[in-house]
Amino acid sequence: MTASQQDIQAQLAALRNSYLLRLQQDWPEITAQAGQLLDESNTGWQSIAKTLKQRFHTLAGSAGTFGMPQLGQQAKALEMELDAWLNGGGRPETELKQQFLHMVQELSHHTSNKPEASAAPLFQPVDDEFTRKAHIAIFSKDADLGKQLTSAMDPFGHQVDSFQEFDALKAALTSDRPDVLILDMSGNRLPQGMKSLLQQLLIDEQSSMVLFIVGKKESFNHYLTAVRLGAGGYFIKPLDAAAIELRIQRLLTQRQQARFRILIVDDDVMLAQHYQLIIEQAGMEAKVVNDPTKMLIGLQGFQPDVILLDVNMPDCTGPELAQIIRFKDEWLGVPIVYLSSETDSQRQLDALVKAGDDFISKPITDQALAVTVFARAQRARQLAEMMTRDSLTGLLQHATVKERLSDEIAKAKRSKQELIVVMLDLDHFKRVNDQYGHLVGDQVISSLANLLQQKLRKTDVIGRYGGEEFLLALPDCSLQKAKSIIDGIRQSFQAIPFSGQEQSFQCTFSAGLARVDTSQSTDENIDRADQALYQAKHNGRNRVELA
Ligand SMILES: Nc1nc2c(ncn2[C@@H]2O[C@H](COP(=O)(O)OP(=O)(O)OP(=O)(O)O)[C@@H](O)[C@H]2O)c(=O)[nH]1
Repeated sequence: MTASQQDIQAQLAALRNSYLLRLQQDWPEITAQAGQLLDESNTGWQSIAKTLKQRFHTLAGSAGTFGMPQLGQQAKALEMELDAWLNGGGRPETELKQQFLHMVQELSHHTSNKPEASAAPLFQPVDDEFTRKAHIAIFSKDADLGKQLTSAMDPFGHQVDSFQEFDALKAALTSDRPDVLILDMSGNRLPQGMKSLLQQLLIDEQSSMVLFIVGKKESFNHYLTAVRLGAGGYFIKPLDAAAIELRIQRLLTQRQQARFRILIVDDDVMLAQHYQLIIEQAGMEAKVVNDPTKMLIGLQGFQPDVILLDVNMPDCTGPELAQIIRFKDEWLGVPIVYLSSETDSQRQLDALVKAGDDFISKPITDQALAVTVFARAQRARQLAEMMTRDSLTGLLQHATVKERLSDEIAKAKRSKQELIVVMLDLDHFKRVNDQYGHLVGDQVISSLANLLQQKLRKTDVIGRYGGEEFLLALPDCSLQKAKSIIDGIRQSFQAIPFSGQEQSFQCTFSAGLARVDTSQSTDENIDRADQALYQAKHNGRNRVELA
């Protein structure tokens, strides 16, 4: 358990203590109200019944979360009984007394504090030092395969260690875990001990190593064998280096993603704090809004991936809040999950029809809460990414990259920092398509996209502007510095070997750079970079020109 995990455990225990304390303080009042309710001479019993029903409702939704599921169930039964009573179904006094006694007994069991079991993080926290360069290990009896992979991955800056002997691989993996292990199973039996080594490596929580299998052919049985070994990718010979690189880039991008952000809207301060701790413990970021009328402010600054909404709150209900959220186009894609002790299925369905995507019934176990929220957030991120990203390269699409450039121009205007816009176009690309086919052409495009992502900063904007044309925005960068960066990428790119039908070939690009003039429009700035690109083509291609 890490220091921060221990800290969360301590906070959870403290919170549970406070909850118990509050319950013990409230207990005499609840008991007194129950006494008044059972007193037949009391004519104002209806309003007391309503108050108590609300109290039991809250207790039903929270006691389970704080480790007292029995108490929660008893409160739920009492809530339902009071509900029936209020709706004219007689006065089951003796039964109520009996149930109340059970509840008191149950509460006295919980005066000692048992720590909750800890949930392992579902999401590895972002490593600030993380780069887009991967460490790859390949195990193959075929030494040439290792060599091919090394030369294909070198331009991307990936380090490849090649192994032909199992013992050497085992020793290396024990001391230094790679990001990706490529296992060549084409025509080879797995060496003795490999299966258990893989199990050990892939189960390790601290390790994020991914296994790729190189198989003989593509078939369901081959895929199944790979999956059962724990593989995250399957390739056949001859290795398509561009496809492997793309897969590695996706993995690295996934790891570099910011943590999922969850907004919790619940008027119960302690319960909301408990959910927050559980979500943070699972490696996500959580923000609590206790006052539903302040939810819009919470949304603006936080940009959540998922909103967890309590259903019953004073001033405004969960479904009403959900409908307000849906007024704004920018929040249309954010999943809304209701969190409520509501067990009336018709009311749950009504809430979903109004707005919202799912219902979680309180009490929910900590692990189920973390996993449900995580799965929702993951899916929402994937969909949001797909909507703005080009499917071949994973880069921003034409309209989005232009929008992002406009944002950067506005930022540069405020900060008075230099901003460079780059237009980049593959040379003689029509010939590549004509000679090697469209699929190979696609591999060239995605390799260039990967290289750009890998060599540029996280703050740089990279988009696929047209078929074989890319638009970049490099903030806080001088024109000369930008020229040397793009020229470095140009040199790396021309060194990448692509496999054509029989021979391998190389490809180049030309680029035009312009320093952004913040008094000009986005289109005018792009035009100047485009004119420089035209100049680069005119001057012989495979070069970088400045506007
Ligand atoms: N494979 C593939 N080809 C594409 C894609 N988008 C555009 N192209 C091709 O890219 C080629 C671009 O050709 P041109 O604009 O004539 O330019 P070029 O041959 O690259 O020559 P220069 O730019 O003058 O160096 C066309 O043949 C398009 O079909 C794509 O997504 N995949």
